[in-house]
Amino acid sequence: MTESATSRRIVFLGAGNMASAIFGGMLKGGYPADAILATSRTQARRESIEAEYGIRTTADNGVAVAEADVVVLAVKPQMMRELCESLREAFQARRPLVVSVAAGLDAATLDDWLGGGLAVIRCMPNTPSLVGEGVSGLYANGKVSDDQRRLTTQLFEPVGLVEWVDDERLIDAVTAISGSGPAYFFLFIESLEAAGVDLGLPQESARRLALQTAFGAAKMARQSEFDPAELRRRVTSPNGTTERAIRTFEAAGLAQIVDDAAQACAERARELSQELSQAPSQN
Ligand SMILES: NC(=O)C1=CN([C@@H]2O[C@H](COP(=O)(O)OP(=O)(O)OC[C@H]3O[C@@H](n4cnc5c(N)ncnc54)[C@H](OP(=O)(O)O)[C@@H]3O)[C@@H](O)[C@H]2O)C=CC1
Ligand SMILES: O=C(O)[C@@H]1CCC=N1
Repeated sequence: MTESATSRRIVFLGAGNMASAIFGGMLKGGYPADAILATSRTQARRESIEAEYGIRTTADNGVAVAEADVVVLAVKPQMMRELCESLREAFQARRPLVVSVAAGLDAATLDDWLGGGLAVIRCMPNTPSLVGEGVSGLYANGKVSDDQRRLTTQLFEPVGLVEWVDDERLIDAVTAISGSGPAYFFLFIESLEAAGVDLGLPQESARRLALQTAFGAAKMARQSEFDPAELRRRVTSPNGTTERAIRTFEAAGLAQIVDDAAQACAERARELSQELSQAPSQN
């Protein structure tokens, strides 16, 4: 990371699963702990964050915004309106770069809740950011400068792949593939482990086999000059064992199931956007 990126003070409003995966990954990538501040309403959570990550924490969102160059909005989408509207003055006084990781909340709605006229980036990250293997899909509104885009790329690159989209609607597609995607792969690993147990393997052994196979296949697919379909064919001997398994997946309509799941996920993101932008203000 360049010196200009590491000198920026970055504040996370909300320090839950996603925020801690991002700042945990940033710290592993060399971002200085004293330049990161995270907020949480719960004292026990603040203490555990400080102990585990060595960053500063506070319960006071307004004080946090007042020192921020970049504010990452990382509370649940349903809590975002109340949070943003309560911090309008602080945002308008400081005018930091806003990066929202909330699913389904569009940049214009967030900007409106924050008082308007702000540089807002929507980011759809995923939790493997914690181990530096995340994906962050990013969209910038018209107020974001080229420098702010570069800075955001520099902030998120240490936690994984950074992919900018020019059409904000594509953030819902990013959500369906990589934002929620880790859960799909965890589900597959869980199912493979259970199948191993059914076939007589001890549970711990079945888990090790399933995990290492998922990791090995992903690593190989990423490094290989061949596409995943070719790598699959190279495992699948004619009239061999894999062919029977693949036929079973195909007969059950796996590709259609995956497509249906991704469509349902994107649809839920669009629904959230409608629900949350039309809900009456609580202030
Ligand atoms: N989990 C994931 O894989 C992904 C999540 N996201 C997005 O990330 C966002 C956060 O999700 P996730 O991390 O899973 O949720 P969590 O519930 O784990 O984290 C949200 C945190 O926000 C804190 N919080 C709530 N209200 C406030 C407040 N007023 N001030 C300060 N902190 C507050 C809560 O802590 P406390 O109660 O202590 O204040 C809580 O720990 C969501 O918008 C989600 O759409 C995006 C991509 C992937
Ligand atoms: O399930 C959710 O709503 C969040 C957004 C993407 C991943 N987790």
